[in-house]
Amino acid sequence: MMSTLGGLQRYFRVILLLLLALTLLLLAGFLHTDLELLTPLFEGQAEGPPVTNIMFLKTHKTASSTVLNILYRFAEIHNLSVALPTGWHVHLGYPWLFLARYVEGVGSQQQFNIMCNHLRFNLPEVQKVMPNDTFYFSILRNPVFQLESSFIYYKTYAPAFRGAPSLDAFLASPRTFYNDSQLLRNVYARNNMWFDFGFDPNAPVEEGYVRARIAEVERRFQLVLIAEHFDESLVLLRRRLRWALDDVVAFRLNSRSARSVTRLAPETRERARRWCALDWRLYQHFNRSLWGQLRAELGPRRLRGEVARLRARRRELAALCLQDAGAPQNRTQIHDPGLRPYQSGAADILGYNLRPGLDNQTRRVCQRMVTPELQYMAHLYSLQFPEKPPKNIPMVEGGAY
Ligand SMILES: Nc1ncnc2c1ncn2[C@@H]1O[C@H](COP(=O)(O)OS(=O)(=O)O)[C@@H](OP(=O)(O)O)[C@H]1O
Repeated sequence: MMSTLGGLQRYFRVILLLLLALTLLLLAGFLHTDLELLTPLFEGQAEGPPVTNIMFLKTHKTASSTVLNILYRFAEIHNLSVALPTGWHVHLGYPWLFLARYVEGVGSQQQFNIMCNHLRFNLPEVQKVMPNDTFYFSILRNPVFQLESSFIYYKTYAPAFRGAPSLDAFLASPRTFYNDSQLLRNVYARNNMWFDFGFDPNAPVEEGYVRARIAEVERRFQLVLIAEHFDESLVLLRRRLRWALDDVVAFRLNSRSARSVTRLAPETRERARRWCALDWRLYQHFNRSLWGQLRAELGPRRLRGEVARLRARRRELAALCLQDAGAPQNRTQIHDPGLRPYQSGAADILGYNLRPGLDNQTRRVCQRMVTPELQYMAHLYSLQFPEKPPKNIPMVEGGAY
């Protein structure tokens, strides 16, 4: 009798479990839940400790400050050394080709974990500062939008832009405004990303030359992110670096107000692609290559799931950290001077207000995510070189810390 009862109980338990599983499956279907989200993230990802030796080639007007924020945060939290510019400098010698002596402390501390400030790439000198097992990566943006952003940002700095009433006018007749002999100030006006990789922005677009330079980039850089597919890029970056999700969640930094963005006519876009033909080739190549890697390593369903997770976490952190419903604000609307980003040219560069009343630990997490590049650099500099005078950056007010 007892054994029959026990058997019946086991039978009902199995039925109950089956029913539960079936209900969950039906619910997932009903709520359109992507089951990818329920599978462990990065299943099958290469095992190993997180990558901590990293060189990021910070190109201009390509979402690179958002990437830099990710790297600065990681460096600070894990107590890693950053190859920072010496003294009062804010760049690693840009627009000159990079030299190891542009890095603070390079004599006493031979090598660094992370290098990510603006520089013009020069491999032999970078190798003097970075360890052999360094992970190299960079970011590119569609040159049409990169140039449009650059035009506003460097409007008063680059002679080629200063004389042009608009980007339409500049691109209708670039040679009227652009002079090779003023290259060091005009690097922002033509093939700026090509220049940042260490190449000649005025070189003729010959097939053999272009292919050889792209192959060079491919040999050295394990990954090239694409600003237009920023979240997909971050998913791949996180996978390669074996980092936690929160390490790569970031808010959009250094963006312009709608007032400072110009919509370009189709013929202007086409002219921009021709004027920056070397950047256009670079961008097209690495855009294709990013999608090839995403397809090969993740596939569309898993990629969707991982992008969804990243975005959900970003929304969560925005709700926790940011005032004004997470919307970026004009400089004059930012209460804490340490959170006001550097302004340049004819652009309003936006930043964020933190929600008041955050506890100390949360505030620290949030503050790291919205601290503009220059203030964060000054903070890391003081942490790394407490014996040196603090980095005094006159173009920004106050310090966030
Ligand atoms: N997450 C994300 N996705 C896409 N685009 C983004 C992102 N973060 C920043 N941005 C845009 O990048 C532009 C700023 O680029 P940088 O930070 O590289 O500028 S800088 O060279 O360091 O001054 C700037 O572009 P514009 O607004 O067109 O000027 C930012 O809006």
